[in-house]
Amino acid sequence: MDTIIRSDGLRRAYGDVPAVRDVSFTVERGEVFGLLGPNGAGKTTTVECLQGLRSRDGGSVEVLGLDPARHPDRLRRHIGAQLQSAALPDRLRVGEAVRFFARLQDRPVDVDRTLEEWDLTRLRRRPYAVLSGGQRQRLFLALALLGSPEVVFLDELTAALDPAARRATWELVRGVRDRGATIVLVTHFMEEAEALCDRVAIVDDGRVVALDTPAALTAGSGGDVHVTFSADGREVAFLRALPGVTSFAVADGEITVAGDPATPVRLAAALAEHGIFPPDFRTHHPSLEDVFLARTGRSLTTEVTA
Ligand SMILES: Nc1ncnc2c1ncn2[C@@H]1O[C@H](COP(=O)(O)OP(=O)(O)OP(=O)(O)O)[C@@H](O)[C@H]1O
Repeated sequence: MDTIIRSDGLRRAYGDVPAVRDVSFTVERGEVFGLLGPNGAGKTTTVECLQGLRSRDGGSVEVLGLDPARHPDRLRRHIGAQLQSAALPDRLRVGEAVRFFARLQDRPVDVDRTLEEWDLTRLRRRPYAVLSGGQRQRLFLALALLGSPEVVFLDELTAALDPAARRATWELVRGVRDRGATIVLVTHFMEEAEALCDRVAIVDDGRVVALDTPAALTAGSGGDVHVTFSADGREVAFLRALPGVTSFAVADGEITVAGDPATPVRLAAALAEHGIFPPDFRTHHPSLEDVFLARTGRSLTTEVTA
């Protein structure tokens, strides 16, 4: 394992607001590592400390072997960060933006090739102000990756996008990972963390409350798998007795059965044996939202108020 980022007991307050109370994790080279949590949990402050954009009050941090607080300029040559949406002037054209940022890199950048790679060639004369949300994110990713950085920080990359543009941006992020970059992704969308991240730190109120692969987090949440389908409750009452089933409920002709991970398969087999084939048989597995709920008693969409 090649640990590329290490945060140990990171602390940072704004006046008497303790934004980051105790954040510890490591990121291995080549990983997509997620910081998932509700608004105000301290995610942005954490990645700003990692990038050397903010000082810290306590704890130790190392990125690519450097302390970001002591060597922010050296570090910046090796990391890429996505711009915030208000960071570019409205009239700046796409081609000009790429040329301008290319000049700031230590190594020469082939601007035409960059535009081509990110499907921006046909947009090169468009002013920033008229780009769609998805086109802006493409430009931001292109700019963040200009110097082929080893580590890329992406903070709420898809927050302003509709679901289709969000999914398209996920593909771009996978492309970035496939080029070998290590990615730290800040998000409050659990689907995004599940879709993209190799490991996720769930952050709440300035602390890491859980850290693992999305699969291990959801498997360990202790949450039941739920199965729903339409049927006559009396005809399928025999399902209550199946091993692993923890609850059975009927409401408006819809059956909901909860149980262990084997429940959907056991249920399907038992129904088929009785000649019952519900066309709307659906399963719902525990998600990172359920993990967050189990750890904090709150939903991911609740804002943390300090
Ligand atoms: N510059 C600042 N001055 C004062 N308080 C701040 C500042 N930046 C952040 N905070 C506060 O610190 C806490 C953590 O904010 P932070 O932006 O790090 O959280 P976050 O998890 O990234 O949330 P969001 O997704 O809303 O940005 C919040 O209570 C926020 O209001």
